[in-house]
Amino acid sequence: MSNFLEKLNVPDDVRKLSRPELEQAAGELRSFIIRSVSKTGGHLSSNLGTVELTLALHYVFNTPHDRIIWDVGHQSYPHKILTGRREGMAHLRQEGGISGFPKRSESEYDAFGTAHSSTSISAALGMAVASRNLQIERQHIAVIGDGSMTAGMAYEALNNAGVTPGINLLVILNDNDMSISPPVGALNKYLARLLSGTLYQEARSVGKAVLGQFPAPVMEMARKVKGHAKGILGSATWFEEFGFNYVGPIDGHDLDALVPTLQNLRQMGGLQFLHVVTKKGQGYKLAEADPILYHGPGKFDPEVGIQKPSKPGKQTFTQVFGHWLCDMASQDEKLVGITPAMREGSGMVEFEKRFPARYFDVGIAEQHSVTFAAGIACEGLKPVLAIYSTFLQRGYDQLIHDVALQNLDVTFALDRAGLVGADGATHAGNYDIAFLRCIPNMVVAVPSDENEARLLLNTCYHYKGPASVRYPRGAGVGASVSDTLDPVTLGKGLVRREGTRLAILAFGPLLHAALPVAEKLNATLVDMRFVKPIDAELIKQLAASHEVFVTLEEGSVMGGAGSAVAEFMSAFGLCKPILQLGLPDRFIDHGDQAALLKSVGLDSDGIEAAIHARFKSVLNIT
Ligand SMILES: Cc1ncc(C[n+]2csc(CCOP(=O)(O)OP(=O)(O)O)c2C)c(N)n1
Ligand SMILES: CC(=O)[C@@H](O)[C@H](O)COP(=O)(O)O
Ligand SMILES: [Mg+2]
Repeated sequence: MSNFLEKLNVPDDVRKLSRPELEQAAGELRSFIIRSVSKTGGHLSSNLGTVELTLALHYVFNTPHDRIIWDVGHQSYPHKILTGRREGMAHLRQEGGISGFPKRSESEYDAFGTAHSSTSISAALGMAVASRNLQIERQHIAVIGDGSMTAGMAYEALNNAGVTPGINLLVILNDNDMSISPPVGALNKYLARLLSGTLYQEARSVGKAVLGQFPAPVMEMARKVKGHAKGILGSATWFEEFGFNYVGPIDGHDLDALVPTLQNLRQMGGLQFLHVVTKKGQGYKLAEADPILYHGPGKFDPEVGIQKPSKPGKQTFTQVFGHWLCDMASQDEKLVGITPAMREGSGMVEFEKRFPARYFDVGIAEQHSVTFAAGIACEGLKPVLAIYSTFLQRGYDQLIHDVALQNLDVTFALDRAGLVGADGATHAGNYDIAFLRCIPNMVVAVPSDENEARLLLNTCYHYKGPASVRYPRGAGVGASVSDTLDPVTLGKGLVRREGTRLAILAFGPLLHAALPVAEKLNATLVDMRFVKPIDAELIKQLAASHEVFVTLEEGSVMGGAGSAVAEFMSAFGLCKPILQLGLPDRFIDHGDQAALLKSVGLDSDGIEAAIHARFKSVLNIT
């Protein structure tokens, strides 16, 4: 790293830079990010796109007094580096290291914790209202991407803001014409029209002339000239109809456009909407050429870029799902596949290629995706909604009210169930068992390996009603996957090992961590396969022949699968001691997936230790 970037430890240092130095800082910041992310892994393309914008924001605004909220926050690395965390980047997303997202507990410059998209305008509006009521003079800035702008929540916030008097709220739309995948929807077409051809050129030059040359006090005049520009451009933009003053589009990599524009917007205050155009991956040719590949890479050599592994690794659960989806779609033409903006992450690239008319990327719109699936199911097609466990949280009411209450035939493929590792607490899928199993009509299936995932997908797909299959990020034990499309018996578990006295009921892949423990303790080990319907007969039989029970799941203990077993036993008067093992009642930060599981006692040693601690005297084990 050059000495220059080392001098920029806090935004006050940035504010002292001359304009040429600001340019130099941008170059060095970008190189630093490429080198740093190549060593740790993390989000790359989006961060390369926000280098100049971040510098300009900290240069113009008085942070941390003024509030900047980074929507999603996967583009906040330049902000982290300029706010005292340059060295922390060496341990980005690692246990004990800094988070990959803004976090209030990490820095006073992180005004709001983000990671799930499209919250920034609501949060900034809330802060702006608080500042107004507390009579604090402050600026509130929401930086939101074009992908994140596809979520309903962003419009709920604009709608509210548009009639909120006396506040300073600047919304910056960072338009790079990309989500993780190519952007979708009518909004994208609208933004493309705003930017197209002469329209963009005219707007840029008029914007620059107006906003760059006039001193702040002449802003009223600027508004008039801009009004004239609107006349040239045709009708007012959509954002103006919401009550915002729309400025732009401007080039988000041009500090000469950004700095004066932001300075003027700061002077003007009120409801401002700035449209900046950036390039995802800017300044790193490989990422510019393939921003999807470089959206969230692991470690790589920046000189050669991401390389395909020389030999294929184990198949991930996501890949198992992707193959299953194509196979089932070939057999059943009623199948349609839906993703809320996670085509790559959910393993649907091949499905889109082969079945384009049956593939729906609805944008970052989880709530809509659930009700959209409900509507499709009403008409007799068979929707499969592939969604990360953590993002289904957004669609909970839709799941209850629109799908389950009407007992509609929707299959939910829940990826990233359990701890996800580097993304941390915001993305962990720890709650789905608890929040799904309490919904009437719902099936909750928990495959223990890759082949089980296929079998349970078959089963849930054939079930006439709402059904979910949850599987974790990454690979399982490497079980070979059959090509069957046949279901297994709903609500029936599999006894994997017969033992005595102690019965271990495993819900999901932790079954494999329990195997050596069961061997050692001569315990019965069951792959329960389903949390709901639970295998009542099997539990009754085991209760008759065993003294104590252990339940095991990679989900919150509170309300989880173990609770389902305890409730069942209680309802049937089966009084057996139960040790419920799962995720504790606290948020678990980022780190290595396996290490995190170990840290909460969900590896073989931890499971054995917990059994000893609880049942040593009962079982007389040493
Ligand atoms: C509620 C929610 N759904 C999905 C995601 C996954 N996700 C993270 S970034 C992203 C794309 C965001 O696009 P945009 O806001 O344009 O930012 P860019 O990646 O282009 O910088 C998606 C879908 C998320 N973080 N939150
Ligand atoms: C920021 C965000 O929400 C996504 O980019 C997410 O980090 C992807 O996670 P996976 O790597 O598990 O697909
Ligand atoms: Mg984008």
